[in-house]
Amino acid sequence: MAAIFAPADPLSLSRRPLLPSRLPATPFLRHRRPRFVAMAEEPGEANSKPRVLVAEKLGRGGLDLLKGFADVDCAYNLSPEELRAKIALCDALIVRSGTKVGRDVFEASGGRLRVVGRAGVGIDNVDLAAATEHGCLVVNAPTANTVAAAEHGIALLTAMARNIARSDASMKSGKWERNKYVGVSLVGKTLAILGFGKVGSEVARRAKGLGLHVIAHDPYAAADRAHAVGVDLVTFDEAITRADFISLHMPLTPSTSKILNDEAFAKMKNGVRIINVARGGVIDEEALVKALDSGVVAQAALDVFTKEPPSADNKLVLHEKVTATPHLGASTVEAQEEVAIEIAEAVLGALKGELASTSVNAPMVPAEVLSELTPFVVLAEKLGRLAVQLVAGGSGVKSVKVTYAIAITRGDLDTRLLRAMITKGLIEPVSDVHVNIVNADFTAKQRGIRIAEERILLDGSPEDPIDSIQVHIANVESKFPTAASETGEITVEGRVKDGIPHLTKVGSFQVDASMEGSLILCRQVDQPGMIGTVGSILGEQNVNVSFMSVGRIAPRKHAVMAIGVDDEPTKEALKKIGDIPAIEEFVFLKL
Ligand SMILES: NC(=O)c1ccc[n+]([C@@H]2O[C@H](COP(=O)([O-])OP(=O)(O)OC[C@H]3O[C@@H](n4cnc5c(N)ncnc54)[C@H](O)[C@@H]3O)[C@@H](O)[C@H]2O)c1
Ligand SMILES: O=C(O)[C@H](O)COP(=O)(O)O
Repeated sequence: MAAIFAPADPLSLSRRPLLPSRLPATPFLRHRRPRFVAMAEEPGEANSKPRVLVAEKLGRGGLDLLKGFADVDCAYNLSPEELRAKIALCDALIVRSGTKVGRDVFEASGGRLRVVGRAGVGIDNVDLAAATEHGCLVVNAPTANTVAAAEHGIALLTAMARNIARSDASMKSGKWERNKYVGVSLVGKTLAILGFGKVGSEVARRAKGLGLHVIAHDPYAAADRAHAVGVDLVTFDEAITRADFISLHMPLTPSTSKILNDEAFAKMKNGVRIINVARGGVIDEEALVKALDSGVVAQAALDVFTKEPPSADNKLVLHEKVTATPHLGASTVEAQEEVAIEIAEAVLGALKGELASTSVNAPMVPAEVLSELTPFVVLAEKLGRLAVQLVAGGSGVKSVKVTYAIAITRGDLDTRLLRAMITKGLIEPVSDVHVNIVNADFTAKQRGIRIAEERILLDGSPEDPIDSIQVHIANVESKFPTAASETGEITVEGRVKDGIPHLTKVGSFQVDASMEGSLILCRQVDQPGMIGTVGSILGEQNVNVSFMSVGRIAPRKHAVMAIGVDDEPTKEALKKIGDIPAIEEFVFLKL
């Protein structure tokens, strides 16, 4: 029979069996946090196997692994109705990007579905919130197709430059058009890589071998990692204005959505060429059509589209200057074999109750533990989110220290959940990785971020287990130098007041700002009228100020003003604030 854990030490997830193999559906209330369910065999059920539905083609090695432990049902091209009908009989589901695993699927599973395996990186086709609400773990295979995607980027680059696809089509229609398909050379040209992560850096290595001069823009990549590959990190504007070729390798997030738009195309060299093997949404497709028509963009090579498959009359697919492939970046025999093995191992591990390092949703902590920690969990994530936004582009975050001031009576407090939330705050604004208590340490390690923790034990027995949390990021430059020490350490500190997270220190300045909405931090000469001047600029723009707080070192010297705003101020409003003579530094931060 099924047993539900209500563990005394609920954060020790690694010791807990996570998932059942063949269990009766566990009652699960929507909006309740999922709980961990242990498999306990009933007499007569000892040999029963979990059932895995493989809904898209998976490499043989992965299938063999699965079959050693589970009943495997390979059923491709299912309609949504067929998928819903089958899912109620399955413990695990494996898909690629072509199957939409929406809330309806989790609801139709009746609680039996325990793991969804995404055989690839992007999980945009899986409803993670619904998965979590239904207690279903989602795992992916984040590294196995990196090289394949990079190779496809290079294939598109070279094929586009030499008109391979169009000249092949022309020959197949019986023509011999040598003058029409004169290409362009690569050697000595500049390639700008936007997004210097796993795929971007592999593209850079290969492009250098082709004689291209490679520059990259990635606000969160470390300059020394780029230098090791012989690549200079530059600003976004420098990258797009200097480039002869631009290759996109960033995740699709709110800040990268349509990052190549009319404004960006207007800054590019006439005749630039674009390659996209990331996600269709990072390009404004209408703007690209216009740029191709006007000749600003000479050619584009696209593997991904905002809507997949694109409609039959998609202007980009039909454009004569576009080389298009149907999302083939990960589609090599080798990559699909490796992806299949990686995902099969992750799914089987989860079915056996092991901890999945590539989990992308959160197996949650029981409510009673969370209720005490919840305000600090929110504070921890916001401090991480705020600290990383203070880092100047190109610095790269490597070394983070977290200091907890804890009541001496709670000296044994388990801070792993808080560390995970700080990691989530540090990483999620700059990535499409979903960080949770299961994958936080793994994700930080994978990105070369070392997170050390220290405790300061305080006398007395206060009501709250934690007095304050400080996040220090070492060896970086800051966009807001006041936040950093002379040795290049950014420090932010927060406390929970009346259940609400507050920012209480930035660098050596004391502030008191509720961490809700967005925040403008200004360092200024401490003089009368500053609050009014900034307030009226924001008021003119109809930006509602939720609070203002000023901390200073001494009267009439320097002060740090924290201004909470409900809406994002326009660029003009921010520029006007920056232009106030007494303002020495300022930064806008989303919390
Ligand atoms: N076409 C395919 O079949 C295929 C295959 C694999 C991956 N992908 C896609 O390629 C992309 C990159 O994958 P990855 O595995 O290299 O991811 P990754 O997380 O290793 O790298 C992404 C990089 O983008 C950077 N970044 C974030 N915001 C940025 C911004 N505003 N400007 C510039 N850089 C920014 C991050 O700092 C990170 O270094 C993802 O969108 C992924 O879904 C597509
Ligand atoms: O996110 C990914 O891993 C790639 O876009 C590949 O998707 P696919 O598995 O559908 O080819």
